Amino acid sequence: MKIVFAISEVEELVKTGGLADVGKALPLALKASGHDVSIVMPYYKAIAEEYKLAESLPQQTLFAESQVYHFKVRQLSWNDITIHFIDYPEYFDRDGLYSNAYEAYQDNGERFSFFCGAALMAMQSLALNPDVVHCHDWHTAMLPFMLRTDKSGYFDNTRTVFTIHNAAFQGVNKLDDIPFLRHHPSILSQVHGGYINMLQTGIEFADKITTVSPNYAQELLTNLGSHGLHDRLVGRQQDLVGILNGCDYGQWNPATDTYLPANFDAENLTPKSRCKTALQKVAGLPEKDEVPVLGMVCRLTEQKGFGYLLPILNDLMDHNIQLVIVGTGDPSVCMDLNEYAHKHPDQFAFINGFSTEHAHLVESGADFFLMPSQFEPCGLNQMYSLAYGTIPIVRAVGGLKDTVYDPLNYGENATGFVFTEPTPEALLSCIRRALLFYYEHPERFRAMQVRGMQTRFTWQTAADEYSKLYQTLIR
Ligand SMILES: Nc1ncnc2c1ncn2[C@@H]1O[C@H](COP(=O)(O)OP(=O)(O)O[C@H]2O[C@H](CO)[C@@H](O)[C@H](O)[C@H]2O)[C@@H](O)[C@H]1O
Repeated sequence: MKIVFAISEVEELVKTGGLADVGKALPLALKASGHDVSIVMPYYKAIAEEYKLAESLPQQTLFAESQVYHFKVRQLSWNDITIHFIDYPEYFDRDGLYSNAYEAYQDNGERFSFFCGAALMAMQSLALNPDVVHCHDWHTAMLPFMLRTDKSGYFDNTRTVFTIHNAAFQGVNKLDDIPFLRHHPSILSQVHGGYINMLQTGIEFADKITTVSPNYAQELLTNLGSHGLHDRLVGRQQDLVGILNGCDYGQWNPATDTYLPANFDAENLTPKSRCKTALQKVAGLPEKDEVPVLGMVCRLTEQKGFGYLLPILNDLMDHNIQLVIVGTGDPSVCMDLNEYAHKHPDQFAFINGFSTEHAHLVESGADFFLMPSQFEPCGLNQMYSLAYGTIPIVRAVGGLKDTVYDPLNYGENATGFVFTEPTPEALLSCIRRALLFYYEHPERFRAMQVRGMQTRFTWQTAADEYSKLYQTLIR
């Protein structure tokens, strides 16, 4: 099948979070399954600076109201996949993808509506003739609507799949702020009180809706877990499916990882302690092998559980542990973490930055990985942790529940520690349970590490499920 991905992030090119991991791994896995896969994405500044790409089409022009948008399409051959870039500097030649250092760009609704329209025009001009256009998150959520209402006939045999990676980001914008959409003959049906909710529009118009774990798909059908989209999603329940993300074991393999000072595998975990020393050194913590290290790598947002992690940091420091957090995001969380780091310099380090190298060091060097998320559509770092023999401590939500197994329910098949209530007390008691296990049952702890390292959540399995889903649409 001819599959075109419309997506905003692809690892190796641009990344702000887990969307990029999927933007790389899933197209490659689908390609490996024999599909003809290409990608359409914005030509962001970081990409333009890295690659000087030739234009693959004459200048393209879109009209909306009295506005004329002249844009270019550029092409990169990447890992045997062609990426088509929409080059419109006024919208994409900016330092951030969605925001400057402090706040979201005011014209994000316009930027990504234009992107969807331009992506469709490029597909047509390039004669890509897709069987399926696979869209991801709110940035590309207007595309199924534009495709369905397109009058050219070009897309009559094209179907759309819309994957929700994070339903908390919905792209809610005033129609008045989106000149690109104001003219659209069918747009009024999507306007409520003057606003458009792009994620809702994607849910309404895509032929199939997927999300990134079976459990999050269930949560999306509940009032509590749907981020207010409950009614819409229940209405499309028949077309909603949860497909678990995978782990890219080529990139996240402790036996070959070039970021590590020493490589290790499930047969020989001894070199992991050199990774621990390297992590402690980089974090500026005392290099003590006997002290358990907890690590965390994430966007600093409410989603990741800081609401109940911050209140227990002082209590945690009463234990003989070290904690390393790597992240960027909410300035107030940054301030709090900096404060704790100054207060507990021998136990707590906060590395405020986006660094793949540090992420790999934490995954390899820590004994435990913390992911106490408030909600978590799938989560990738818990899978990376499992692959590195770093025991995940997670909350039983979304994909975390699908991928980490606690001794209380799984006995000797357990791979991590899981708590349920979104409270400081529940998190603290789960961490204490994990620490007790580490100190009192070193052999069982080692067996748990090995079990995690042998667990497999592959992208090929995910790609097979997506293939089956695409098939149902083509038939
Ligand atoms: N400071 C930093 N330095 C280096 N690397 C950093 C970093 N902060 C984050 N990362 C990296 O970004 C990725 C984060 O992925 P996650 O899936 O955990 O979360 P995210 O919430 O961004 O993704 C959303 O989309 C994904 C993909 O579907 C879902 O798994 C998830 O639940 C959903 O919230 C990981 O590769 C991580 O290592």
